[in-house]
Amino acid sequence: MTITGEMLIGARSHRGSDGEFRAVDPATGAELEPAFGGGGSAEVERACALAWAAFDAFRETGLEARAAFLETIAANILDLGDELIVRAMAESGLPRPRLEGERGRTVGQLRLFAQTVREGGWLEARIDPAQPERQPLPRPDVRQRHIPLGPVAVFGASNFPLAFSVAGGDTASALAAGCPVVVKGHSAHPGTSELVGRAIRAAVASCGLPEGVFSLLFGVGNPIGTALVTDPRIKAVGFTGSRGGGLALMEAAARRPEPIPVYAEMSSINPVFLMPAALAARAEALGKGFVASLTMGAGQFCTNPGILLGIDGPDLDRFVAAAVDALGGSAASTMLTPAIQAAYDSGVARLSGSAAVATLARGLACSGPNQAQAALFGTTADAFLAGPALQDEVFGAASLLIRCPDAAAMRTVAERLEGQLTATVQMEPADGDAVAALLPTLERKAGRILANGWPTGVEVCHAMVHGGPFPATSDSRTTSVGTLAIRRFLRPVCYQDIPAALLPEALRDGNPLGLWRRIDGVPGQE
Ligand SMILES: NC(=O)C1=CN([C@@H]2O[C@H](COP(=O)(O)OP(=O)(O)OC[C@H]3O[C@@H](n4cnc5c(N)ncnc54)[C@H](O)[C@@H]3O)[C@@H](O)[C@H]2O)C=CC1
Ligand SMILES: O=C(O)CCC(=O)C(=O)O
Repeated sequence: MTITGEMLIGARSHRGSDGEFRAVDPATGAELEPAFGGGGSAEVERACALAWAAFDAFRETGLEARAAFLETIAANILDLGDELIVRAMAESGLPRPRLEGERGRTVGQLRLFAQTVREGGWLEARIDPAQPERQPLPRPDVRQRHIPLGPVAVFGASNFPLAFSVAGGDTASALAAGCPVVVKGHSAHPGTSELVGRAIRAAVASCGLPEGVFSLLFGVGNPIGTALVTDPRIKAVGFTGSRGGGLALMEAAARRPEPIPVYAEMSSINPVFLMPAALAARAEALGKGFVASLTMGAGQFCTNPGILLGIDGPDLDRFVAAAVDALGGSAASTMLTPAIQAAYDSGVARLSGSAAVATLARGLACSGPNQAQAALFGTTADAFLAGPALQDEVFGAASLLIRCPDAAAMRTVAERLEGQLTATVQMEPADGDAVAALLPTLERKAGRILANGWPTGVEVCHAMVHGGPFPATSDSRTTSVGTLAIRRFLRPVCYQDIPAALLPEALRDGNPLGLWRRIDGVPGQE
């Protein structure tokens, strides 16, 4: 398929005229063809008008039709074949196996949402039948289902050109909910975005859906994103990126005459607690495992283990020796964009320039453009508690080890941490009591708590939470990965004494959709 550099606005391909940009191959620094035309307010206006026009029809598509639409997108993405992988490699510097895995995750995610849509539990149908004889007052007939919020603006993430981008989790969950989607593609991978956008657009057409169900916009700079978030027809936002970007979009959304929810996944340093018995039993293996997780994908994961906590002593020294050894031999790797590489270097310089921080190890030297050397730093619990800036995210393969004098200090540091996507404990059975004492803090701080694993690599499933308190996300009540993500784009509507013929199918007597529903609070398939 030819990459044209055009935006996809409903069924039309359109070349933007608000500036021009090209993708850059970070591995060589070379610009890639073709040039992309940036859009502006006229394109936002057109995409949002189409999305709004599509909304009422799309939100009432049958469950089977909507599920088939998601499955068609998945099939169309696979049909793009190797061209998609080759372009994504060139635009991101990420290796083939990683991108092939990411494509599998993207397609699997769409199929999982298709199953979820078919099953219909997300409608959360409830019926409290009328009780005309009730004393002292009769009870009306009260029924509830969930409906989609409206068109959703999705910002593609730079670090997952497939799974968190044009057809990623935000798009899949919004479409599953019945929301048209307008994507603002990330300018780091516009060709990948266009290919995937065309796969979605073809699915819209072949499934007979209104053209406004999907549009893809590009832009130079921030104005297009702000215009999208402030368009009155957009009713929610999905975002993965920087803390500054997420905060700016939250502010823009809150300033609207009608404020809307922004689901932003922003910044997390994912603490790992090295418990004493675990260190005693397997310090060397933990050191190696940690470095593998830290350096995967040049550390460009929001789940990257950016902070380690351990109790000072010889077992922690063994861990450090193994980690220093593994990290010292790790090759420098290409980062996604020159700007992300520069941000990493300045984060590393900030830590290495801090009097309270020691540089424990650096990876092998860089040998090409936009590469980064992994880094491990060390500090003490007291210094960490005294310097709040030490917990600012350094996006990339850098981590800070905090030496704590005892378990109480470890808990104090944990209490001081900001909100996180994940918290990991490395433990043996003998650490049980200490971990039990830590758990209430971890539950308050993080969206996902893991034992004896590493936080990178999120499972896409029903029970997953990829979320957490601020600044990990802007709304800790939900998740951006897994089927619960659909809830972000739904709201309940109650139908009181509405005539049977006017009720939505989900709430009709006889349960024509065969849903699990709560009748008078009791779940069943009546
Ligand atoms: N925690 C995480 O998951 C991630 C964090 N990052 C962080 O973000 C930094 C920059 O990377 P990017 O991926 O480019 O993220 P970014 O936040 O700069 O950009 C993401 C998207 O939001 C838009 N955007 C950003 N600020 C905006 C504003 N003020 N108004 C309107 N639109 C805005 C951009 O145009 C882009 O489409 C990285 O160095 C890293 O620190 C990046 C990717 C993932
Ligand atoms: O670790 C993962 O699989 C997901 C990471 C993620 O959500 C991100 O880096 O934005």
